Amino acid sequence: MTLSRNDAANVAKVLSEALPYIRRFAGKTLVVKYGGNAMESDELKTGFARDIVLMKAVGINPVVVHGGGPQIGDLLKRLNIESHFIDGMRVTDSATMDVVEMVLGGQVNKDIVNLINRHGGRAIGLTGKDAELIRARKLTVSRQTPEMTRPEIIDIGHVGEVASVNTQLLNMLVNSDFIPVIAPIGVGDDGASYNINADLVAGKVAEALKAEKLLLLTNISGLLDKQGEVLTGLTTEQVDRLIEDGTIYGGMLPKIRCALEAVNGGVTSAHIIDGRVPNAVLLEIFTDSGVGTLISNRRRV
Ligand SMILES: Nc1ncnc2c1ncn2[C@@H]1O[C@H](COP(=O)(O)OP(=O)(O)O)[C@@H](O)[C@H]1O
Ligand SMILES: CC(=O)N[C@@H](CCC(=O)OP(=O)(O)O)C(=O)O
Repeated sequence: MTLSRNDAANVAKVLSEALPYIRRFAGKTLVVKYGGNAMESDELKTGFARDIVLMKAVGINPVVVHGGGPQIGDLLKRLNIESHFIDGMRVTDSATMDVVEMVLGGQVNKDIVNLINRHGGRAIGLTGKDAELIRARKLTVSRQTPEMTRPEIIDIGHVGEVASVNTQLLNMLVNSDFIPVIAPIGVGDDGASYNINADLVAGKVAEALKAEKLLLLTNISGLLDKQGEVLTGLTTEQVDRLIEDGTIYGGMLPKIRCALEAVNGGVTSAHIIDGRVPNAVLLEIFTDSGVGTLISNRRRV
């Protein structure tokens, strides 16, 4: 690389402005959830990979958890398998589970690992089955309408929730300068595979590692109110009200729930940010205001 005097001056300026943030986060763990909707273009994926590599290079420890909902949807469509969602969770029968495992553990995981490595990082791809990284149990979903005397239990198939996270493995990798890239597949006591919403995995991994930040990259500018304005700094009670009145629905439900749980479980802050913005991760870390919706355990939540 040849650097002109101008380039060198710009690099020096940017680095000196970034220094206070680098010092603040050096040695800390940041869990970044990369949603399938934020992987739309090669440009976005490349920007993401560069951000992750840069973070590691300046001494911050990223742990990536990825989704891949749209990519699973594409293959299911090609195979003529229908799928639908309840409260943001894909109803997962055995055939769907096979596809989920192939797409997340194969295609999407290796794509991200490869990109990070091509940009100079040392990424290692894992599913929850590797060294039993994510132990899972079946997720039960219940629903109650005012007419019902008791809640009805809905069976959504091979969908799991996180029972435990193997932090020993993650700490070993992080301390050896690897960047773990985790596909949200869990393993049950009997060795069965579970499809887990990637937001839930990211939240639990962040909690287990006592991460400084949980960044949830999605395809929207943050949590929006009914008028489309970005909401930030919400209390648990305010979030409950927004769920009740239907402002928060679908894929935003697991996202906001896991963000709240993570901060209540010891993560300093969780951020729902727009993964369609190039270099969203660096923008979030290296600015005071940040981008998107902030949920913090300081005072309000
Ligand atoms: N109040 C809300 N604010 C913003 N997005 C919301 C809200 N309620 C529901 N959503 C939906 O949640 C989606 C984000 O969830 P999801 O599609 O699962 O993202 P990802 O694939 O990144 O996890 C948004 O694109 C939007 O359609
Ligand atoms: C149970 C459940 O819904 N699992 C998700 C796992 C992938 C995911 O969460 O991907 P995104 O983050 O891109 O939405 C699914 O099958 O789509």
